[in-house]
Amino acid sequence: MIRAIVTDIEGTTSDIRFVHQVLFPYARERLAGYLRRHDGERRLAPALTTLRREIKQPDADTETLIATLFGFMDEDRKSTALKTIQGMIWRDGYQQGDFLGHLYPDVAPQLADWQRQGLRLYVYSSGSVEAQQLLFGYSEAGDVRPLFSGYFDTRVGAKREAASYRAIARELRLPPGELLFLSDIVQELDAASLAGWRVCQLVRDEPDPQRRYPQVNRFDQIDLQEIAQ
Ligand SMILES: CSCCC(=O)C(=O)COP(=O)(O)O
Ligand SMILES: [Mg+2]
Repeated sequence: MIRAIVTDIEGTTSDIRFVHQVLFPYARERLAGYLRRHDGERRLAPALTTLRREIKQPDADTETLIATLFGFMDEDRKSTALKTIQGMIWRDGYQQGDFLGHLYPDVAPQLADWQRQGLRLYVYSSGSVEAQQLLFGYSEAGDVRPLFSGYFDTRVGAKREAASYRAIARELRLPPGELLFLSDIVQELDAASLAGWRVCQLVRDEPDPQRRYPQVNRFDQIDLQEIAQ
């Protein structure tokens, strides 16, 4: 029996194009100015310390960090520091009404239905917890944060590592066989499956010919009883 569902964001609850054509460019255009303006401030300091640790350059100056972050954005590296800083910049965008968090129309109604059935719902994304809460707080379906019991980001580990799913299961105090992970990326599903989780692949555009796991186009096609068998 499935007791909790953990969902990815990009390509699963939300259109990849929203992330790559709206969120990423928004942060990219503002990143250098943001770092120069807020360098030395308490709210930015932990992310910059994390970044200096990630690149093993404890004395790197602001311009070096900016160049590093541009390199990370070019390669879409799921760096905890980059994700934290992007989240801080996106906060301005959401609060100023520059954009709303994209949600496929099937997502909020199905999550609400699962919540009514007593399932616990969580998010696991490479985007920082702050960025996740912003997307769901300022979503096209309104503030849907009450649907979720918690959020996980790369601080628990990378999404393609089985250890991350083991850590989440420990934190949720549930056996892995009672947890369902929803994602569009097979390597993430492989990792969750290796950790003993149930998994389901969202194929929002083209079906994945690999068909290693149950595939659906929309959340309302997910059959929890079938997946739990
Ligand atoms: C919180 S929305 C931004 C998502 C993001 O920054 C990203 O890199 C996408 O990662 P995901 O793990 O959701 O594929
Ligand atoms: Mg995804």
